[in-house]
Amino acid sequence: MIFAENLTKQFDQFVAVDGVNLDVPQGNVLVLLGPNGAGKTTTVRMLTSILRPTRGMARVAGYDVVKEARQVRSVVGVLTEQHGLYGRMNADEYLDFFGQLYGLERNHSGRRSLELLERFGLAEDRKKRLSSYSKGMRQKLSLARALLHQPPVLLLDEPTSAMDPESARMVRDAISSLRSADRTIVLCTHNLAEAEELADQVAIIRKGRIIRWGELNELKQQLLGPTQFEAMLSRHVDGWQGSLPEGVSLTLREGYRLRFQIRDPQNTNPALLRSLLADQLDVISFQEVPHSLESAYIEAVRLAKED
Ligand SMILES: Nc1ncnc2c1ncn2[C@@H]1O[C@H](COP(=O)(O)OP(=O)(O)OP(=O)(O)O)[C@@H](O)[C@H]1O
Repeated sequence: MIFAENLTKQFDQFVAVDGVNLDVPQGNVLVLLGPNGAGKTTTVRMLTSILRPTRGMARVAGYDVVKEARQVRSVVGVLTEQHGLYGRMNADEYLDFFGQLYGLERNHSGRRSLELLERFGLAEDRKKRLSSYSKGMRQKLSLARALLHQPPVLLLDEPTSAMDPESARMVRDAISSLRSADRTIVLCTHNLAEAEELADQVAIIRKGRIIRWGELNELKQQLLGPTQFEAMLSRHVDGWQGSLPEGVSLTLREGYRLRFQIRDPQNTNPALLRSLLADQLDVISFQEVPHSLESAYIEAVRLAKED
């Protein structure tokens, strides 16, 4: 649904995006992560035909972002950092204006606008001038605008950055339900918990280049190694030296806890539990210790700096 090959943007001598390749299938959420100035917004702008690439190509829903810019704009909903809001308008007028721009039938556009304003908690304020809106309110209205024409592709640049926790939750829930409705979404965020909740794929971009890209759990494994499991036992394990099945290594022995790195948990965990029991260690609990995306991200950036 979103495809880019060698996508590059140069501003004078400075290469902001450097040979980016992307392939996001329909219904997937790709989260773009990266330090400030890494090239995320510039990438999104090229994908929405706002900026013309210096080199390379991209297609969105089958349309070329350079040669078919008009079609691209009709199939994407965009939320970028600088949303131009028209201060003298109110929310109704603003969405009506965009409804006309998208060629929506007036009644349909009105119903859809009200539905979106209600969804994002703006219905009560819809007659107020936009100049009186807070940053978060503006952001929610921009998101309503991006969703107005029910586009199959959404490109969202930091959609929850200015929002209070309740509004951010509302927006995340909206993104989740859009994903289940088969929308394809590219999301830039610095909020790693948000990325973890919403991403199917993650691309980490640094200095204009994608340094890592993959399905969320694969990427974590790649960067942090196999998943760890922790056993809580009924007695102290200091000094315990039991034998472990093949493919298991002990990574922590402390108090009542043992932690293991396990190459093939599916097949090895039953043998591991049997061997603990054989050593008279009664297991109170045994569970996976999830890798966090934050640790994976920090590791990816650390490795890239080392290179
Ligand atoms: N119009 C422009 N002219 C010159 N340089 C630009 C322009 N737009 C962006 N840049 C530069 O390109 C680089 C990438 O910027 P971009 O906004 O894409 O980063 P980003 O990853 O979105 O950062 P952030 O996380 O801070 O939003 C930055 O160094 C920025 O200064």
